[in-house]
Amino acid sequence: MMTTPLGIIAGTGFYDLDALEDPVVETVETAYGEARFTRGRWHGIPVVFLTRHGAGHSVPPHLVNYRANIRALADAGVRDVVAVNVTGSIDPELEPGDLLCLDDFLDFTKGRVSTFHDGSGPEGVVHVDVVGAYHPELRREILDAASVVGEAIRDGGVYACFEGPRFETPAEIRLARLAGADVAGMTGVPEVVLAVEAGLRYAAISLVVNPAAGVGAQDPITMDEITAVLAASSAKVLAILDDLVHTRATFAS
Ligand SMILES: CSC[C@H]1O[C@H](OP(=O)(O)O)[C@H](O)[C@@H]1O
Ligand code: HPA
Repeated sequence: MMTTPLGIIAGTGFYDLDALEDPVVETVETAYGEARFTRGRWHGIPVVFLTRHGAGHSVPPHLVNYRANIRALADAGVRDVVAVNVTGSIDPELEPGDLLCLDDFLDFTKGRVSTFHDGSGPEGVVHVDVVGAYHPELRREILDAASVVGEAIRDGGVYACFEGPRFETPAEIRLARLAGADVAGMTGVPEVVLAVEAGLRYAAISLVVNPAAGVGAQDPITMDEITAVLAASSAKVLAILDDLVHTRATFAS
């Protein structure tokens, strides 16, 4: 049985997938520029793993070539993408280490190229519907996998994407909260939008690594704090991915 590779996009704190068997790094040229990913097998099924900030986390969130990354995955035969985004919590009920399976987003970015559709293609002007951009069936797979491995994950969450690379002001976070955001990040958009435009099924796990600006204690957000939460909690995300892939492998065989 032919299985299309599962795409995994991860960012801060997730630079290697040790579980990948026979990993091969590929640098590919797309119509939008270069992208780099690692092909391998996980539980026997093909996986394409892409670190969105590039080798050694060298690309800041506002300069990630989101179009090249998504185009490269689509060109590599990927049809389903599970993304990981680390975030600051806006909902005061959330704590560092908490997980959410996102179901909507707010776009506070500026200055990013956010679409493949510039009107020059044969389809002319295109307006893509992004209701359900986080694919319901793929979300279900994440939630089921979390349940199997016993990791708590909130079913749903609104991701507010800011331009970065600076963290937000407390006022920006209050605005996002008023608009219904649960978590803040810098990379989820336009990644999810481009995935939809490219016809990919996309879902995202958000790992909270700090309270967003002005939420809770007024301490500055530090990389030390974020690194400590990642060290304590990234295994939860990997366990969910492992079960999701294992379940797919079981059904593929
Ligand atoms: C290290 S804090 C800011 C950084 O972390 C998030 O990364 P990612 O979305 O790639 O998981 C955030 O968006 C920023 O890029
Ligand atoms: O507080 C934050 N804001 C935006 N992006 C983030 N990524 C991790 N924490 C944060």
